[in-house]
Amino acid sequence: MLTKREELFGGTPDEYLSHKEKYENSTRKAVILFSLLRKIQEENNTDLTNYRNLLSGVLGASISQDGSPFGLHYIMFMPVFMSQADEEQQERWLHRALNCSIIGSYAQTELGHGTFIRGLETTATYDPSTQEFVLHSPTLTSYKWWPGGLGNTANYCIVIAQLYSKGECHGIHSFIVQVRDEDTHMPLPGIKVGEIGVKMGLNAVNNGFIGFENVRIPRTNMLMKHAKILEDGTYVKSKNSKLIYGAMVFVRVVIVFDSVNYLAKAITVATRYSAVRRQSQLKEGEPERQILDYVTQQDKILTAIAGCFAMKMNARMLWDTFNVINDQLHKGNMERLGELHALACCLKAISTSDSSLFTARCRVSCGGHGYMVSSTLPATSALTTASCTYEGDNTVLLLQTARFLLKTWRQIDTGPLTPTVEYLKTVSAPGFSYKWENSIEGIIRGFQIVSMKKISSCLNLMTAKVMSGMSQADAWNTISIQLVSAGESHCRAIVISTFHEDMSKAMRSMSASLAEVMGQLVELYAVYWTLERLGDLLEYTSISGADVVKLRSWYEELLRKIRPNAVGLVDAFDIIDELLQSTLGAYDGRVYERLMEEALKSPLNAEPVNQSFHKYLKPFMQGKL
Ligand SMILES: CCCCC/C=C\C/C=C\C/C=C\C/C=C\C/C=C/C(=O)SCCNC(=O)CCNC(=O)[C@H](O)C(C)(C)COP(=O)(O)OP(=O)(O)OC[C@H]1O[C@@H](n2cnc3c(N)ncnc32)[C@H](O)[C@@H]1OP(=O)(O)O
Ligand SMILES: Cc1cc2nc3c(=O)[nH]c(=O)nc-3n(C[C@H](O)[C@H](O)[C@H](O)COP(=O)(O)OP(=O)(O)OC[C@H]3O[C@@H](n4cnc5c(N)ncnc54)[C@H](O)[C@@H]3O)c2cc1C
Repeated sequence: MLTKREELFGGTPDEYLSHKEKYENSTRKAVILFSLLRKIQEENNTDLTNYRNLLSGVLGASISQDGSPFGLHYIMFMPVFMSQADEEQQERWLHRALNCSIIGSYAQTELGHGTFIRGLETTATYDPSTQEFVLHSPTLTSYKWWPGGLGNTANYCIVIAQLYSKGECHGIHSFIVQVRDEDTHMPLPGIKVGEIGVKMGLNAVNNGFIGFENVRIPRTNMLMKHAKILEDGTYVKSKNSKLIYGAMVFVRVVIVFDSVNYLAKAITVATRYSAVRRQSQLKEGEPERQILDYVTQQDKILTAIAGCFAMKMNARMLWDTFNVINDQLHKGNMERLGELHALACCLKAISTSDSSLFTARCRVSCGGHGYMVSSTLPATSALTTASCTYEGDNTVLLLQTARFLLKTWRQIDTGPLTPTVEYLKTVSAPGFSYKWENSIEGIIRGFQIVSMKKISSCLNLMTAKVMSGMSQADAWNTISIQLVSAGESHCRAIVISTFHEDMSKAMRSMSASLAEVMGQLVELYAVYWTLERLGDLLEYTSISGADVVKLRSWYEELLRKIRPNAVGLVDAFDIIDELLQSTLGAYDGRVYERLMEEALKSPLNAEPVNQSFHKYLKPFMQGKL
């Protein structure tokens, strides 16, 4: 009788399973895990008030690097339902979703549209004679494409469609649609549903496609917390059209936490391996050195550790900001919605692009063994690059942040600014003077000034182009590279200042030795990004060549100081071997034994001579083919 642990982590490694077997195996594991999660929910009477703990349980439970076929059910189906369904609808469906007696997905993206959601083609046309919506996919490009779990797992999904009533289009709205029979799991009439095929990663998420051929759903399947359709087809608009976007903000907040988790895995593997791996002699005749002793290796890995801690603190800040503003939204106060959207956009973009960048560096820092699937680094790299796209392409999201920043800059003199942008007022105030200094505070100020000057420059450029006769849209597109850069600079200024401020607070309750190490991480993060963004700082601040020479020395000194604590820092993530799933990063450091153990699991090692020798090689080598 296998133990739960053996059931979950034993058997043929996923990499040797077919696409179909991988899905079936991940469903088997998901059922075991989510049954345990459901039991914990019931024992702790978990309800939706602490949804984040439930969600972190799900994310933690998605043991496979390839995700989980239930992921979307928790990450999007339920949050969207909670934010957009009215009380009656929540009463009807939410409990069933919470105890997984129905499994849902989230179908927004279509073959032809992902970013431009106002261009989605799926239609939901209201028929007052039957009080139903007719859901239809008018073209191939209108087929929903990507929804996680939709291929073979979900029996319900939230569909985003253009709402038509009385001949008028009211834009995109959300509908809950049953896609498969709850007993037979057969697709319901008029529904064409399937799986989209092998992807670069996340191949256990079971991403699917779905098309509707005049599928009828009751009027009450339109999620009506905000906008409504009355029985006679009258459309009652939402207090704020942007509230339909709310769930995407929530998921972007989740993704920032998630990017930290992915990066923590990658740096745990790379750091532990770099402590085990000995290669080359630093001095003739000496024993080969741990590769972590090479400063170039420290440059790759220690900056990733600092980045992980920095983003963790910013994820917490974003979550707290989200909850404060979400409470205000529930009370009808929309004042800070734009700020929250802009913050979620830029932090999602920067956290995922940093995580992708540093994970790729961790992969190459482990040499050939880092290219083995058994190291888990290739899968983690595939995961982090996906997060730069899903829940909003990073470029597009940074442009959203830039849109908010330009709007804020236009109104800079009309009154107080909201917390995440009030620095713009400080560094642009008359009489504000600043001279570059090589300190954390000096660096933060420098990044704030860069951000402010880029925003100001973008607005001046836009104005000049429009004055010269160019349309707003063309002017926007022409300077969009600079707009993205302004969004990134704004975010980097926030990340460094939040890391410094929140870590300084946390350090007050730490031992002196721990506080010293944490302080070194903050400095390393700030100095690293200063050296990475020297062009901006030279353009917009008084930083000098002499300052740069001193910064480089400061950087190298920090790497030297942090090196002895590198393994301890990643051990602090406390990622158990079963979740790390890495031959290079296992806690016992038996790298070579594990690499060989995993290799021997390859089906190609089951027999000494593979059948292809007799079928192909031998006749070929004997000139008979
Ligand atoms: C995969 C799970 C496996 C299980 C576990 C294993 C591992 C993974 C674990 C966790 C992973 C976590 C998450 C993964 C989750 C799911 C997978 C992916 C799901 C999806 O991708 S769902 C689809 C997401 N799609 C998008 O995000 C589309 C992006 N596009 C847009 O948001 C919009 O089109 C746009 C780019 C913002 C433009 O919209 P548009 O209306 O045209 O806007 P504008 O004209 O630019 O501005 C209008 C106005 O509206 C404001 N606005 C826009 N968006 C928002 C918003 N979201 N909130 C608030 N306000 C918004 C904008 O600011 C403008 O306001 P103004 O005042 O300036 O007018
Ligand atoms: C692993 C994974 C899981 C997913 N899961 C889901 C899911 O469960 N449900 C769901 O609905 N969707 C899901 N998606 C789809 C995802 O939301 C879209 O891929 C994403 O929104 C990007 O849209 P797109 O793919 O159409 O790319 P496009 O929008 O076509 O982008 C392609 C390029 O065009 C550029 N571009 C587009 N618009 C602009 C613009 N206005 N200005 C400047 N540049 C622009 C982009 O920057 C990008 O470089 C998933 C995607 C992935 C990869």
